[in-house]
Amino acid sequence: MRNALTNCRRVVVKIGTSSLIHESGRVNLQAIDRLAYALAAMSNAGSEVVLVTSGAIGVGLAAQHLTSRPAAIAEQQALAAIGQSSLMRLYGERFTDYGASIAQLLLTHDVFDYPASRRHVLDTIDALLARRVIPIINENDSVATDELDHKTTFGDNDQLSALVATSIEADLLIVLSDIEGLFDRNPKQHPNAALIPTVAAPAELAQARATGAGSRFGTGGMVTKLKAASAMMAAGKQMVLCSGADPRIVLKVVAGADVGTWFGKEEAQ
Ligand SMILES: Nc1ncnc2c1ncn2[C@@H]1O[C@H](COP(=O)(O)OP(=O)(O)O)[C@@H](O)[C@H]1O
Ligand SMILES: N[C@@H](CCC(=O)OP(=O)(O)O)C(=O)O
Repeated sequence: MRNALTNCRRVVVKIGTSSLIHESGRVNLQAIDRLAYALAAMSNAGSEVVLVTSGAIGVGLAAQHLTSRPAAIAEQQALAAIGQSSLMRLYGERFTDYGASIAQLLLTHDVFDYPASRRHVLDTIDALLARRVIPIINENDSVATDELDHKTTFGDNDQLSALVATSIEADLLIVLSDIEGLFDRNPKQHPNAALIPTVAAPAELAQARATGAGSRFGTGGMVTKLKAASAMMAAGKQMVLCSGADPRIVLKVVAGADVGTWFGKEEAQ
């Protein structure tokens, strides 16, 4: 039982592409439905909930019946623009089913570099949360140019989620991935890898031999998730990394259940 997780008031949940898109490339409607249910339930129970979602390019690929990312940046940006609106429509339908209101914010990292734009975004999020609206955030892929020096990926939402979480002083960041948590080695390459249930100090992060992307649609792999964990721990906050196979797991996380990997200063009890 992780008691420190049961008192979290402000929670950011990040879901990766691989949890939202089936291996076949089709949209995982059950995952979107269960995520909407869980976040609406948390909001109703009094938590302030923010969702950082990937999936715009994945949904765009599905909408255009493509099976792999085009190499051209403009093509990827076009797919993100196509997919983002479809993704929000899906979220809109499902969150409405559960009586929750949502809002969209598309951010770039530079928004946080300038005090005025940073303040405006943070004030907007505060105002939304005060209205019990769930902000849904993604990187603004169609205008993000600072991280497009590589050919196949955009900037990663793992670090964006940590930036948002630390900026709004969230108590907890939950990262939903295609893996059960942090292992001592990449389980996709090492079947005997062992799950690390607790990371209580940033120095322990070095134990895990984390590598980059492990799935067809994911981008950042474990490296960016550990950077997010470091940022949360440095801010004195908690992060849980767990499987997004059933996003209702977030309800277990905030109930203090021993699922995934918990990054936090206090010892589990
Ligand atoms: N030490 C490790 N522990 C767990 N997963 C690891 C580790 N090192 C590398 N990985 C890889 O990171 C992947 C998760 O990142 P990613 O594919 O970007 O997922 P997502 O789309 O959920 O963000 C895992 O599927 C796994 O293959
Ligand atoms: N902003 C991009 C996703 C970027 C990203 O970090 O993806 P992932 O590693 O699946 O969380 C999109 O919506 O397609």
